[in-house]
Amino acid sequence: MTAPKNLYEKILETHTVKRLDEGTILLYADIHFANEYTSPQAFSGLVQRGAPVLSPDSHLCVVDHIIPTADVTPRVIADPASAKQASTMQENCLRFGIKAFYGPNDPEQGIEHVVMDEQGLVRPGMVVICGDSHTTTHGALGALAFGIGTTEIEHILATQTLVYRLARSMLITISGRLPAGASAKDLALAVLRKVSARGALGCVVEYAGSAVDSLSIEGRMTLCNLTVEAGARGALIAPDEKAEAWVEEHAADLRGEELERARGYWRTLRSDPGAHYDARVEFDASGIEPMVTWGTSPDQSVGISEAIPEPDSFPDPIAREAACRGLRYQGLQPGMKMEGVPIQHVFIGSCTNARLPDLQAAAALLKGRHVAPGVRAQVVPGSMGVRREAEAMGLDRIFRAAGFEWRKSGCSLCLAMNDDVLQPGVRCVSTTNRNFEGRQGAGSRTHLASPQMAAAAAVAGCITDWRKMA
Ligand SMILES: CC(C)[C@H](C(=O)O)[C@@H](O)C(=O)O
Ligand code: SF4
Repeated sequence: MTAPKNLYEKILETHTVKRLDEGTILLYADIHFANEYTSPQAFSGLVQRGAPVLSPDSHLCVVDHIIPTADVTPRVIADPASAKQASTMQENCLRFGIKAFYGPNDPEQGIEHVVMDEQGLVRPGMVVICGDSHTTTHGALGALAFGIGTTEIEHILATQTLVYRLARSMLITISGRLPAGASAKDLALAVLRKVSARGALGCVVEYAGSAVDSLSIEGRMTLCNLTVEAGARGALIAPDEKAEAWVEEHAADLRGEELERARGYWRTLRSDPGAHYDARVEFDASGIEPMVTWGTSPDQSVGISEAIPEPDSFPDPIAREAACRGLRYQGLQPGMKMEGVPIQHVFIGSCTNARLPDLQAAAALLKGRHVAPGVRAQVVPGSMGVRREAEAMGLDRIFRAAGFEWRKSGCSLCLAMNDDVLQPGVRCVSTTNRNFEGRQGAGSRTHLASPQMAAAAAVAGCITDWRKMA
């Protein structure tokens, strides 16, 4: 009898090339993808050493972080440093024989974490690597996916492996049913509030339970995307029929006998009864309402009907200090509600919440309504593929008629590395994952929420409970 294993251990087992010492292994990566921002030094490292890319077909490169998202064709990157990053990536792909390059004007361009799954490249049981922290997103399909640093990117390119420090395992069981009006984003923010921004440090988190089962794949992606904000080194959800169907729809090359074999394997990808975890957290989804962040860390959020907590209510002195600082930066007071706080900007976008169902949810609320005077509202689809699908459904017309800007794909205002930058003091409801000081521009104020909450705030001109408009 072999000991029961959890899903993380099962994936590690099939990808361990060699054990290096007690806590470190050489890990094989099935697929690696790169953005123009974190990969250049890794490629130059290879050039300097005269080393090739071992397996050029196992990499995908996409320009997303610095690209302008204005709705113009062709897209031209005016900023010389950014233009250089994009052209360098293209040159590196040509030099090293990487065929999968999605540049600024490629019809499949998009945010790397949206493009990867859309292209059918992520499959259950894979090890998926990228030089970007939100790679945890792909755990939604049952892949062990995580972000790495630049030197590690070089190692992956050269060897298709990684020196990997083993993580602790954490099981978060989310029971109950998510109430009507609460989305995967609200669930993710509520879990993050409970676990805290450092609560999953060094852990690969596996999600299980009825509330997770009932999420769509896109909803699971939102949840896994935000898991890194708890310090996690990975997020995992065991693949079920929904995940199978999703992968089959997107992975055009997987058909016939090969698909049958893959399915047989995917069905083994669940934790054995009695498997060990280093930590366990229980969570009930049934009390969750639409959430919004009040501070400058993604775990500082409240339900829309709740009051902002008193910093003194946090037992941990670091959390208390962070709360004071967050409130000061955001210009908010403890005890007040977020409902009614005036806003000047709304951003619907990012690898957290810019897939088709996110845009559909926002558009459903915006139909027949208009953005409030004084509010600038932008929607940036997660990929050009998502944009095309949304246009085929007429969503662009709804957004435009409501006074939203309908834009091209990229990270955009999620981190303000392109020309979308907020002015100091501008308050924004954003469907993204980070509300750090200055994240959307120096002195700007970010409040994380769901696409429905963002759309409702645009219409009301202030943070509001979208359920009242549904
Ligand atoms: C630029 C990149 C290194 C960064 C990340 O790793 O997540 C970015 O995508 C972000 O969301 O802050
Ligand atoms: S959309 Fe935002 S969170 Fe996602 S990869 Fe881009 S910058 Fe990072």
